[in-house]
Amino acid sequence: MSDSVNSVNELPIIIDGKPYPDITKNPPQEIATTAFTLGILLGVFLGLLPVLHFKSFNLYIIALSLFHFLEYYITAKYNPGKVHNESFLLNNGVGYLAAHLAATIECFLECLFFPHLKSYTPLHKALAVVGGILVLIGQVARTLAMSTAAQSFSHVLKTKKEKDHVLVKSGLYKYLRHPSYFGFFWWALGTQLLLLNPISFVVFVGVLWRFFSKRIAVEEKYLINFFGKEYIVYKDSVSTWIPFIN
Ligand SMILES: C[S@@+](CC[C@H](N)C(=O)[O-])C[C@H]1O[C@@H](n2cnc3c(N)ncnc32)[C@H](O)[C@@H]1O
Repeated sequence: MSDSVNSVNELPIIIDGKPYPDITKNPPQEIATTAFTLGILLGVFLGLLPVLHFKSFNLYIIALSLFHFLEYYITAKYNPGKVHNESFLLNNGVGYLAAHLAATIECFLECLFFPHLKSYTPLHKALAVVGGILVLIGQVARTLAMSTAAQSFSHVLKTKKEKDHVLVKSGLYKYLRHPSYFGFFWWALGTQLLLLNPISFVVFVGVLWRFFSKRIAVEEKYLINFFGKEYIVYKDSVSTWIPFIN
């Protein structure tokens, strides 16, 4: 996962007082190709749902395609001044890519050599359903957070306060201190429950928890810097709902 920080202010393009996407950072042919590829992937795995036995894998690819499409779409809609071709978050660091690759390999190896791990017994069915629900909850939380925070949201952590950066305490931020991280955390764990991947599930718990506990600590240092007492009061009154991150 990307934990890059950005101290350079990105100046949005303003026309008639409204921010617009910078076309040099959003080459239309690249955006169209990426969106088309994600759509094809989603469509193929949706179409194969009735055919394949282990439907969890189809649902996983559908969730993954939708997640990356929405990262760009929501940024473009609610935060147009900051949208760029990396907003799909497909280049989300080597760790992110490796984690999903390892999860896919685990899923295939278990399907081939340990098919009992992938058979839909009542217990496995219940785990897969819980996983699917977590994926849904996580995606909704992430999407709502990005749309509520709008121009205050950025995929890269800001180390310098921008003019239009306001402290967001409304919407989901009223109940969750870091709703997009909450969403990402539970979405990612949900994918591994859905896939009935015991090894990747445990690895994801450790890696995600470590990542977000570090990320939140650093992010909050800057937020206290930007918003002072107002952020301290907010931090003390709203939880993250990510276990053991307070
Ligand atoms: C990837 S966004 C994540 C936002 C938030 N941590 C969340 O999970 O919804 C990271 C940027 O959001 C900003 N940020 C985080 N919480 C914020 C808040 N409550 N209000 C305004 N900006 C916030 C940080 O300064 C950082 O540059």
